[in-house]
Amino acid sequence: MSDFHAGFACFVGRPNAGKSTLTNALVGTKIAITSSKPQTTRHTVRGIVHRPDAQLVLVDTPGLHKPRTLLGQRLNDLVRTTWAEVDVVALCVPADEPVGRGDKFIADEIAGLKKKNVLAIVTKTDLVDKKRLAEQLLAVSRLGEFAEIVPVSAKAGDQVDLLADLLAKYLPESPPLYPDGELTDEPEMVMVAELIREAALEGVRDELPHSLAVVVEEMEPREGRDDLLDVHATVFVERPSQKAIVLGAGGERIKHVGSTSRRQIEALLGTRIFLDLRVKVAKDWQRDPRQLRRLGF
Ligand SMILES: Nc1nc2c(ncn2[C@@H]2O[C@H](COP(=O)(O)OP(=O)(O)OP(=O)(O)O)[C@@H](O)[C@H]2O)c(=O)[nH]1
Repeated sequence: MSDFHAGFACFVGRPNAGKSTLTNALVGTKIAITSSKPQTTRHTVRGIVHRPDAQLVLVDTPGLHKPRTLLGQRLNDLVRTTWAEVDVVALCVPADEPVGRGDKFIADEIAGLKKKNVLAIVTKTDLVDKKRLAEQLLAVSRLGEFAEIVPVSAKAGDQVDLLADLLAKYLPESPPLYPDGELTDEPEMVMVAELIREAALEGVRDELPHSLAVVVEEMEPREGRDDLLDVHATVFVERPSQKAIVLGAGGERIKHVGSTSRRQIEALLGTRIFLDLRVKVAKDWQRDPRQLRRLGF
């Protein structure tokens, strides 16, 4: 696995730059989590590109706006934090519209983060001729320092594979971050598991660094009700001492994890859910291939 790369990338750019279309083109139809989903996690996963050599997790942020309120300021901070944390930021600029102040504003914000892995993507290349594209590439190159500038057309499928190669190149060496295989056909189960894992790690991250995995065993509408979904999930830890941490005194922590993640899952799925959460010790699951497979790794 040592040559495997995995990490997060974020497409940024003014509205209509073609970010969603590009995300879908990269991900394929397999696991595109649609844009109608609300912002539920700190990093809203929009899609995951699974390749033999890499796993690229595309995350989403709201746009940056001139902050008029404290909340607006906080939101902007959150956006910047996400940009700072992801492995690659890619600024998208459409080929068919002049580079403008909106692009410059975002480019300057990114420059302020002093990141190495910043790419520029000129989107919608099918809409312009070669000469116009060349001019646009030049104009974009003047927006800032970019590791690569890539022209693509998500509609025509032009250079999308090349872009995937380049993005993968800028990810750190790492095992896959999300389960591959059948589970990718059920993005919602993966996301639900991720929300629970996030909630379970809240406040105890240092005590349970990598020892926590969450598996959603079942997600089914309650019989006779179309407004309620039963979700059965298990939090796996490696040792009984960790189980005690996750449960908390008198089960207080796990109750809190349940209610926090339930709210987020309901926002994600747009339906009420009943969350049945169990904690199990799967001894040394990280070193046991059978357990790993069961846990989706
Ligand atoms: N011709 C052409 N049109 C494209 C291409 N990519 C996106 N579009 C169109 O451009 C418009 C905006 O695309 P989106 O992918 O929604 O853009 P976005 O950046 O996600 O927009 P926001 O969600 O508003 O930030 C849509 O009408 C797309 O169909 C492309 O490669 N070629």
